[in-house]
Amino acid sequence: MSPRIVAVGLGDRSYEVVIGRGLLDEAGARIAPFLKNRRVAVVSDETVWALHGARLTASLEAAGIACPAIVVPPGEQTKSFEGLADLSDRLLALELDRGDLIVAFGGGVVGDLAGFAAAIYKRGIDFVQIPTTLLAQVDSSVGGKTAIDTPRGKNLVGAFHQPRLVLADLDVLSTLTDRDMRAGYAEVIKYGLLGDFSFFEWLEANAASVLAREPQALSHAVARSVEMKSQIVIEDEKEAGRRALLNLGHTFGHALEAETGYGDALLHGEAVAAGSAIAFRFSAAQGLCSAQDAVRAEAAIAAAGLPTRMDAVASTAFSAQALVRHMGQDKKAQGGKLTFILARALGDAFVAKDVSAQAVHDFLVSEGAKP
Ligand SMILES: NC(=O)c1ccc[n+]([C@@H]2O[C@H](COP(=O)([O-])OP(=O)(O)OC[C@H]3O[C@@H](n4cnc5c(N)ncnc54)[C@H](O)[C@@H]3O)[C@@H](O)[C@H]2O)c1
Ligand SMILES: O=C(O)C(=O)C[C@@H](O)[C@H](O)[C@H](O)COP(=O)(O)O
Ligand SMILES: [Zn+2]
Repeated sequence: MSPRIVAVGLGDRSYEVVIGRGLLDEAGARIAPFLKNRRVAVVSDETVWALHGARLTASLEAAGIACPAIVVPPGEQTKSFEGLADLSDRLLALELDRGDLIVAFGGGVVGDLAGFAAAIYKRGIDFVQIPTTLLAQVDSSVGGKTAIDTPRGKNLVGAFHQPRLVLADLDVLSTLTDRDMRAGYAEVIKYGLLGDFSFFEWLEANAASVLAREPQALSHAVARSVEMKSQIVIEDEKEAGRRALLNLGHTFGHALEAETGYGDALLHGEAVAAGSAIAFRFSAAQGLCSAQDAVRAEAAIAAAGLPTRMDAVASTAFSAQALVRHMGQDKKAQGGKLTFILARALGDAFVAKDVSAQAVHDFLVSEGAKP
């Protein structure tokens, strides 16, 4: 299977997303053209580094590239001010200059954190994404959103900083846990739900093959997701409008993540899964889409073993008031008005501004939250 290449055309910030097998072994040769110095700093997490670090190091060294590694603890808690301070200090200790480049080698946590560090290190140096989770391959490595979480909300401190290259090696997904595969799948199904009904139908029929990492199915799911994201990012890089569609399920999902404390209890993809189902049910409750479409969206998400309701992500009821308060901190909110991504149909989402906080609150109570 030869690699598939998706171009992200953004003028002088354009880059390619290369999707294929065995790409880790080609990383040195593929990254070399982007280097001013023959040196990169690789940022990874302990799990990824133990499993795949040796292969990446061998590939970089074979291309004559020095590659000191900075290995951080795995998990969402690392995407924090503390994690950023620690990483920045370790980058400075390596005395990297603006001719060097950072390689983010891991899932979305490493990509968001290392990407943000690259955006601010000496006011910005280049970085390359080598995403190692399904979620990172289909979503977080593409589009240039980088950030850390704060206790007040998800991704509230960050920057847009596009990578120079993305290398998505499908083979590295063989070591990913089934739970993390499912979490990544939530962002895959999001693309079908937000803008491609035929992709949604394909996923209904092929979810098991994708989750089982069957090469053809996986390759199609990753490539179609990246194509859709790339197209949206090209049209609206800084989320002035249409890019917000990629936030389907996130206004609800991020609030659930904030309330559960960004831990292992609720992964980002799981929150997006529940958030997407809630967004469809809310759309149906508002008379925007049919009840059948909401049921079908929920069934497709549940069929992948993902949560679709709040009571599936925490044993005690969430507070609707606390959730709505988090939504007020969402980056799409302006002038005290909430913005949601709602749906007219499967594959037809839209940006709904000015949604009534009271309507959201009452809907969440109808879904089992405490007032
Ligand atoms: N920037 C964006 O556009 C964007 C998009 C979507 C999500 N995100 C962010 O991404 C983060 C979630 O990313 P994630 O789901 O990749 O989580 P993650 O980075 O925490 O990775 C999940 C787990 O898988 C492990 N892992 C990674 N690759 C592995 C491999 N090949 N084999 C075995 N284990 C492996 C990690 O060590 C970790 O324990 C969230 O912080 C979310 O906000 C950002
Ligand atoms: O790239 C985007 O744009 C997205 O919204 C992708 C999301 O999957 C991702 O989780 C993103 O980080 C959420 O954006 P945020 O601006 O709400 O933090
Ligand atoms: Zn997301």
